[in-house]
Amino acid sequence: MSLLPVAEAQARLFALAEPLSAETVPIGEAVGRWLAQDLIALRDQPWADLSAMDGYAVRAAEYPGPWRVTGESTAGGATPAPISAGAALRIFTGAPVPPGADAILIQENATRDGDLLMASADPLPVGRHIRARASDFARETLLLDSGARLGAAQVALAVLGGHGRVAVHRRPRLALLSTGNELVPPGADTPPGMLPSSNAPMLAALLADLPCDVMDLGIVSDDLDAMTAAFVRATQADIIVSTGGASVGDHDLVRPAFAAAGGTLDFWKIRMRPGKPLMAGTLDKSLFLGLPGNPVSAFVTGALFLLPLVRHLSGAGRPLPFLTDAALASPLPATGDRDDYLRAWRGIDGVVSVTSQDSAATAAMAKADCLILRPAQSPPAQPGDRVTILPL
Ligand SMILES: Nc1nc2c(c(=O)[nH]1)N[C@H]1C(S)=C(S)[C@@H](COP(=O)(O)OP(=O)(O)OC[C@H]3O[C@@H](n4cnc5c(N)ncnc54)[C@H](O)[C@@H]3O)O[C@H]1N2
Ligand code: MOO
Repeated sequence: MSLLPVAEAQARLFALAEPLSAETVPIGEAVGRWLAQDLIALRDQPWADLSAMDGYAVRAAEYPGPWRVTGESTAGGATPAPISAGAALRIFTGAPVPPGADAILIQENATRDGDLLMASADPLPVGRHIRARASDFARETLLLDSGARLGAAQVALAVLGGHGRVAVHRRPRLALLSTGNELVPPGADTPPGMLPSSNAPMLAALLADLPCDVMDLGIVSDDLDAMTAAFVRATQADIIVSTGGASVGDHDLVRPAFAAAGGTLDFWKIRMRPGKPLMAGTLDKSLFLGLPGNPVSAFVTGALFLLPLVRHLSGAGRPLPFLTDAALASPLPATGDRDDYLRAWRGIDGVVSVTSQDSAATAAMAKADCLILRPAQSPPAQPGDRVTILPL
């Protein structure tokens, strides 16, 4: 099997399954999820011409007064009657502007003596401090596209648009399997030959910002029957993720165990460093991602494949990682026959690759806040050269 380019592998992964079904939930439960339908405004915002300030509603042409104050308009109060020539209305922020008035004189610029009102500063243009009806958005406007993510700003927009419930895609369920005879749970004793299993907690942490439910199915030994049984158990999830056992060694049993459980592999081996042994396929109704065991390889393939897959199943309009560019602060060597995903950090002078790019170098990885993407066969790069980065 030749090595698959990353973009092609991502496209094939997405092609393995449609986004999950939609459900209509209270807006609070939709936070961080992706809309399954376009969201249309059910109301005008603002609902009327409203005052943006505390002061007086007047006719600008009558500046600087005097006016006679004939009543008041408050937010949530009765709709005010039209004002006549020479009249002003006491008004508060968010209150409807009476018909006939076309500007708000803020109270700091007014002097008042009983019902008598005078302007004491600056001219008053028409429309001053008035938020016109529907100037934010009008009823029937498209507020958010299907596939948009509901962050804090989008929640505000949806609620003001009149929506208490919204249609979003179901939260994906994930099952994590950590394969390897050498693994013990986090915090357990590590006699010679054993090491703490960090991949599942690391992946759970990587997924923590996404709306999904993660089940850690624990450590599975390098035994065909045990691993096959673990895959069958994991089919309760929408996405099965294994780490380790993905390469070509005699104890790398993920592929045979996946096949024995009834799985169909779609691809294996990607043209990337780290992460080459990544594989993906389907098992019953579940999608399967087999990540390499090396912690750095699992981290990078998690960022490039697992997170995008969760976003894809969740209905994200743009499931792939956000890429940008930055200047290099230190030189980089030429790349080889795979695309490099270098762990790096952003300093004041530009981006710097961490000291070790080894697939097992977790201390160096923990200093990174971005990945530098360098295509296969790139020449050496110099300080000042611009490179593509993926912020972490
Ligand atoms: N002859 C070849 N050998 C290897 C190749 C190859 O092409 N030909 N590829 C190498 C590459 S690239 C990678 S990446 C690794 C991936 O190997 P596996 O996915 O089979 O992973 P393991 O062998 O099971 O483990 C690798 C390494 O990671 C440690 N590990 C595993 N799981 C965990 C965990 N949950 N937490 C922490 N550390 C973990 C494991 O102990 C090993 O040290 O294969 C190369 N070999
Ligand atoms: O591709 Mo492996 O992931 O280099 O270490």
